[in-house]
Amino acid sequence: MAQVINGKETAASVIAQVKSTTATLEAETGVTPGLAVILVGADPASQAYVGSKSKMAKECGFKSVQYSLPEATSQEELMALVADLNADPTIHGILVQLPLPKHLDSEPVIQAILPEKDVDGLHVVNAGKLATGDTETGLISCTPAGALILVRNVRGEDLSGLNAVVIGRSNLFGKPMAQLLLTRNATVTTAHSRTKDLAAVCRTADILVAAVGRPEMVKADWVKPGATVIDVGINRVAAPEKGEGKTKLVGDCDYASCEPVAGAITPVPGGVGPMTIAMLMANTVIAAYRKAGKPVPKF
Ligand SMILES: Nc1nc(=O)c2c([nH]1)NC[C@@H]1CN(c3ccc(C(=O)N[C@@H](CCC(=O)O)C(=O)O)cc3)C=[N+]21
Repeated sequence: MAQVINGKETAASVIAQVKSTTATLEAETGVTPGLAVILVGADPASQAYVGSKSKMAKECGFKSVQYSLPEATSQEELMALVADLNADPTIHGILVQLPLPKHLDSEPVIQAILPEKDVDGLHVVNAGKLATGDTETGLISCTPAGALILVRNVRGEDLSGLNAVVIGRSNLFGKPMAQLLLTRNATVTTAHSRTKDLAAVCRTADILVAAVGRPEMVKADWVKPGATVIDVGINRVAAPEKGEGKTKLVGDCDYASCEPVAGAITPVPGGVGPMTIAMLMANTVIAAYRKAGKPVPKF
């Protein structure tokens, strides 16, 4: 029986700290953290995520602005909005929801965001700081930052002597996750679709982080007994057992089979997902404190 890692509860405690640090900043400087979230197109899942980000920002006491742009938005229009928000002193964080519609190129848009407002941690300046071991002066991508807090709650601050395997090598998650684990002295392997004998590599992991985007791919025999399993996947799949046409969310790990083998495991939903939103709020507060020249809170 694994310890079930409660991401919802940990996210709630991060949010409580965001609220109190927001109130302190306002009282001391009159500054309210401002978050702008940009959504292009009408993908229902993206609309739901963006809606919950904006709602949480309001709950935290932020100035929260949401731009829902039509599918037909041009690259120039999107770049112009980013430029406006860069210049807006009431906005401390800018998030462009990904993926963008196919006719738009996300890379120039992300790189146009001022690094100090890049609360997604995707700008090369922020990615580069993390890659060179600077976890203090930049902004760290929300999902890996949240996943690391869950790892820390189980394994402590120092991961010396532990093997960590991250499945997935994206700039949004796999790479920054591997780098964060390295800063904590874990021995890190980044595995991916071209890795030979992925199951055997995963079985070496004391900390196994799955971000492959394939529903329930990680099976019990991939898990070292007692391992900490962090499931980053969020896949909506058919759930005929719930009735015709019903769906459910599952992770990249086969939870039912992995749970008895693991020492600790994140559920989906209720694991890494809520931490992602909480760390977006934390990054926005951090950006606002820096802009105000105040020592930043630690999350
Ligand atoms: N620029 C950018 N930054 C992102 O951080 C980003 C993005 N684009 N595009 C899409 C993904 C997805 N994402 C999620 C955030 C929270 C939950 C979350 O809270 N999930 C809940 C349940 C959600 C539900 O019930 O549908 C959970 O896992 O418990 C999920 C997914 C952020 N993303």
